[in-house]
Amino acid sequence: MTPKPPSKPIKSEIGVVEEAEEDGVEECRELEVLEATVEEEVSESAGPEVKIVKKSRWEQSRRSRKFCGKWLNIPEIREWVHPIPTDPTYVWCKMCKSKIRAHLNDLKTHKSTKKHKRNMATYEPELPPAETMDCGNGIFVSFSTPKIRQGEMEVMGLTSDATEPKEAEDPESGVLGGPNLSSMSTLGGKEVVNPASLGFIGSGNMAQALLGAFIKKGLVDPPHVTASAPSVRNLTKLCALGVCTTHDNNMVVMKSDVVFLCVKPHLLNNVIASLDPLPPDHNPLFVSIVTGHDIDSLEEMLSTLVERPRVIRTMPNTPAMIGQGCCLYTLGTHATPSDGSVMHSMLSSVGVCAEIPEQQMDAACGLAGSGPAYIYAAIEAMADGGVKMGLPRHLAQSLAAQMVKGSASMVLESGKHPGQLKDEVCSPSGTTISAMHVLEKAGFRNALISAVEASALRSKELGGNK
Ligand SMILES: NC(=O)C1=CN([C@@H]2O[C@H](COP(=O)(O)OP(=O)(O)OC[C@H]3O[C@@H](n4cnc5c(N)ncnc54)[C@H](O)[C@@H]3O)[C@@H](O)[C@H]2O)C=CC1
Ligand SMILES: O=C(O)[C@@H]1CCC=N1
Repeated sequence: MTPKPPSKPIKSEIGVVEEAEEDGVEECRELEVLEATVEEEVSESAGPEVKIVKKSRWEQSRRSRKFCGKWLNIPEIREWVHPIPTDPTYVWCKMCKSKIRAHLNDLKTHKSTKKHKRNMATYEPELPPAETMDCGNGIFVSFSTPKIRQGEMEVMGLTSDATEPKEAEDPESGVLGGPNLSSMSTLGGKEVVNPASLGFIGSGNMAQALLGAFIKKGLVDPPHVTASAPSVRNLTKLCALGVCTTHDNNMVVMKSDVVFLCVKPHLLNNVIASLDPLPPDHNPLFVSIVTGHDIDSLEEMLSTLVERPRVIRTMPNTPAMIGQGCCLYTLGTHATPSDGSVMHSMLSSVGVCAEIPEQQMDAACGLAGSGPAYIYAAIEAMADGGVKMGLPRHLAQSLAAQMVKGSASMVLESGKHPGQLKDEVCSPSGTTISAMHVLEKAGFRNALISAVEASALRSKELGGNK
């Protein structure tokens, strides 16, 4: 149905519906369709009674609105909005430290308030002070000195979203004030509100990549994250980000609304078996990044802790750390649609993400999960080729990496088939076709197909689903 601008008296009751200027923003389209429907029905009916019915339908619809992950694709919104995993009917404004109803119109109204504009203009990420403190019970709360922390964060490519004290309610924007969103904590000597608490069991490469990206994107404040590992090797890196670290996996589960399982596949059974059953009022969402283990086995293992465990199985990759990841996920039997939308918005904040059927998870591992390693090896080898033919090492490596990045962008942005793009590089009797012949003779394409296949088969094997 073609959207129409509101023109009847009902307009003032339902507010202004904005154009669907951003592609793929379902919320906008839903608003427009609903708007058009309301208008049509009102024009067919005359009396005030009908109007009240329409208004009540509208109100119901408004009440049922939830945060939509696609909003994070809207440049003017994603800079300051982050989702509240525990309550998708609201979002959090990082700039104003305020909770806002998860309605696209409210977000747009909020964005144009003076207060928000002022906060946007003056917003500066800030680092927490102090030093690492052993709190006993195996818990370390990390407050590195700003200097060390800054250095560590640069190494990890991160910045902090540490925040200022909350301001009072903003009457202009319909923003709800008050610290009742979730929990309060102190960061840099100031009170901050966090929307959710995250836990990581296992603190290695992939946990650091995901957590680093979540912090960088402002999806979570470091003091509301608890991460565990048996040794301090990785924990010290997370400590430097302001995350609480511990050797006690039960502590992670008890402190978190969302628990990421990030251990190697062969350790998962024992790790879950050693967790304590949860109290009746605690039912966190478990997100497994562990290769191979399927939803059935995850649910079976976790049902020793909680009845009907809420589980999501994911396959991320390490470029997530710089917001360039590919993350696939599949929902477990007891995961709710709201768990799915929270997961989608979290993962889409670290790159592209998609929900896939579970049967495709091993293939996703073979291609997207393991794939970065194939490409790093290719970059290294091509740089070696450049060095062999006379280029300095640093230049050869930069050229190889940029060439891969540029070629990938051509595939994604030109809409052309990669075979056509390849043909456009190969001049008759030229240099490239000579090189392509060498690659064909060496079985280049066959090797890549077999690599994806081998990884996918190994993923099946690791999960015991031969
Ligand atoms: N590295 C990658 O690119 C990807 C990894 N994955 C999966 O993510 C999981 C983790 O992989 P990585 O981070 O690469 O491994 P990693 O070896 O870097 O990290 C594993 C972490 O688990 C910790 N750990 C070991 N035993 C533990 C225990 N009993 N309790 C708590 N923590 C324990 C280790 O100390 C370490 O911090 C694996 O299942 C892997 O298959 C999935 C996609 C991509
Ligand atoms: O090598 C592995 O087992 C993991 C899974 C995907 C990437 N790394």
